[in-house]
Amino acid sequence: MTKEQVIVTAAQMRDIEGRIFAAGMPVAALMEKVARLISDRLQAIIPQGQRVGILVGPGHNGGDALVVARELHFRGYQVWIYQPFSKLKELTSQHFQYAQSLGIPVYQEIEELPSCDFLVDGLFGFGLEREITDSIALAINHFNEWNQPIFSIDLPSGLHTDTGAVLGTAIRANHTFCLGLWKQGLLQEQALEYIGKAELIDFDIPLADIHDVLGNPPKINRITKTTALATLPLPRSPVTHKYKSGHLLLICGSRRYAGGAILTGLGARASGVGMLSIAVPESIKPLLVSHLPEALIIDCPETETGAISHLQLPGKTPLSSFTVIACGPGLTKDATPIVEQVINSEVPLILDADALNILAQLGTISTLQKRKTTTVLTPHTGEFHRLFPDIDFKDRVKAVQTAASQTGAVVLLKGARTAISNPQGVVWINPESTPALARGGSGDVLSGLMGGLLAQVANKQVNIEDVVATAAWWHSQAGILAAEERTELGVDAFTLTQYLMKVVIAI
Ligand SMILES: NC(=O)C1=CN([C@@H]2O[C@H](COP(=O)(O)OP(=O)(O)OC[C@H]3O[C@@H](n4cnc5c(N)ncnc54)[C@H](OP(=O)(O)O)[C@@H]3O)[C@@H](O)[C@H]2O)[C@@H](O)CC1
Ligand SMILES: Nc1ncnc2c1ncn2[C@@H]1O[C@H](COP(=O)(O)OP(=O)(O)O)[C@@H](O)[C@H]1O
Ligand SMILES: [K+]
Repeated sequence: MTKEQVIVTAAQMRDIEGRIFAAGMPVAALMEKVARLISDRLQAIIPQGQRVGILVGPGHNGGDALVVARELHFRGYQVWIYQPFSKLKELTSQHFQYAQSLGIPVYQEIEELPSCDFLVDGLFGFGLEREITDSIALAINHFNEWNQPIFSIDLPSGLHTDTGAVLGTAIRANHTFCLGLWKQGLLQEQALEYIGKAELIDFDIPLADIHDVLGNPPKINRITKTTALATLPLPRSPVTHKYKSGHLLLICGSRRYAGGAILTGLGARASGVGMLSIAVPESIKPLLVSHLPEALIIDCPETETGAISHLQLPGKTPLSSFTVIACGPGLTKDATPIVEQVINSEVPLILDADALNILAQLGTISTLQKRKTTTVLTPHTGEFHRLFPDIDFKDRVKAVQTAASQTGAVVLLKGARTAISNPQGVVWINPESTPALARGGSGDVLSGLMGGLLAQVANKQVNIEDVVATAAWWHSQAGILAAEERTELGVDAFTLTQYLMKVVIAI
């Protein structure tokens, strides 16, 4: 486990810090250490001699900011302090007194503030629990309108540390220096527009304290490159053969949505899966063959509307000959019988898109309770609401944990910060992605990729949710790489499939 992987709530962070202080580390020494690390980062980013405004709050977030003010003052920046509070915590008050004694200008009214090139936000950190109101709220709105780059210490002031909700109002930072361990709120979608670029400032929290508070391994985790690569099926065994490298069955597409089947197939192709079979309505078989010559295309009888009516496997092939089935993209709701058929099988199963809508109609929880083997559900927000209308969605992490626990499935909730939970509540959150992926068809690519990965590792000792997390990471890294080369407008779902392999080559 690395610290990059760890996610904490405010209560857990306070508990971890409490252990460090109880073991003898002086609070003032820790503040000094943290704030110097922040100052070093600021010095590396902000050109020497520039004007920096430091926003100081009443607690230790403000204390950090005051140490930064002092450091930047001595390092040759033109610093001023905005500190509008009448009462400060003891340590913060001492730093404030010393900063004043150094002649650093201090202001209490926003009307009096001189201009500056950068702002450092040390108003509130993980101690903020209630709404910001009155003059402080007005000041925050005022600073947001300045259009100067803002660097937030720990988290943008005004965000709830756990849920990322805006408590009244919040600083819109360009850059956030998260202190020690990633706060859960920084991985919640509602916080994203406030955080800017986020980085972790590691101040040497002992792993033993993290384990004592969070457990080992912890329940809620950030996907990192290291964790993702740990389940990638590389290197391949030199003596593997195509069936040993997994046999994936995709069930997808309809006359109306033929493209969804192609995109799912191309996602699966990039996974390196040994054998790929794709069941589609018979009328679109020639199209699939032309795009995926290596795949075995299974033509199925179709309904009048062009959906698969039932699965017709060649010869007497049983469903159990497949390692994994991924079912859903482009099926339409007319494919209900085939979704029921695969749910009743004992093959590990990924359900996506229309298969999820059909599952919701069948009754999510009662239907899945019958399954004896792995199921993965990959809803976006709309599909999640249809599947789980009774689950409170305010906290996406809790929502996905509840969904997984109620169904016994691994649930991946798609979005800007995709969250994955297993039935025991072990969560992975994908911390890096790109809005370039917000395009029709990019989810189909994920289904195929995930199916191919699961098929390759199905017989190994791996946790399903770890593989699902690797698929989410790989998919979004391909989006990031494609957006870097082609802009955020240039990442259509087909193009995305072409970048999947580039992610692995770049490792
Ligand atoms: N311990 C350490 O040495 C280390 C600490 N670190 C740093 O400490 C930060 C946490 O410090 P913290 O616990 O002092 O809380 P913080 O976020 O500064 O704010 C709480 C203050 O705000 C006040 N307040 C709250 N809501 C308010 C409102 N709506 N409107 C107005 N006031 C309001 C509240 O007052 P009260 O509720 O008592 O009235 C209290 O005084 C953390 O994020 C990190 O930066 C790290 O560097 C690691 C080392
Ligand atoms: N704003 C965003 N930032 C990052 N990733 C996103 C964003 N919006 C969507 N995505 C990702 O794009 C994919 C969209 O999937 P989905 O909604 O199922 O699309 P479709 O069904 O059209 O294929 C998901 O993997 C999701 O996490
Ligand atoms: K802050």
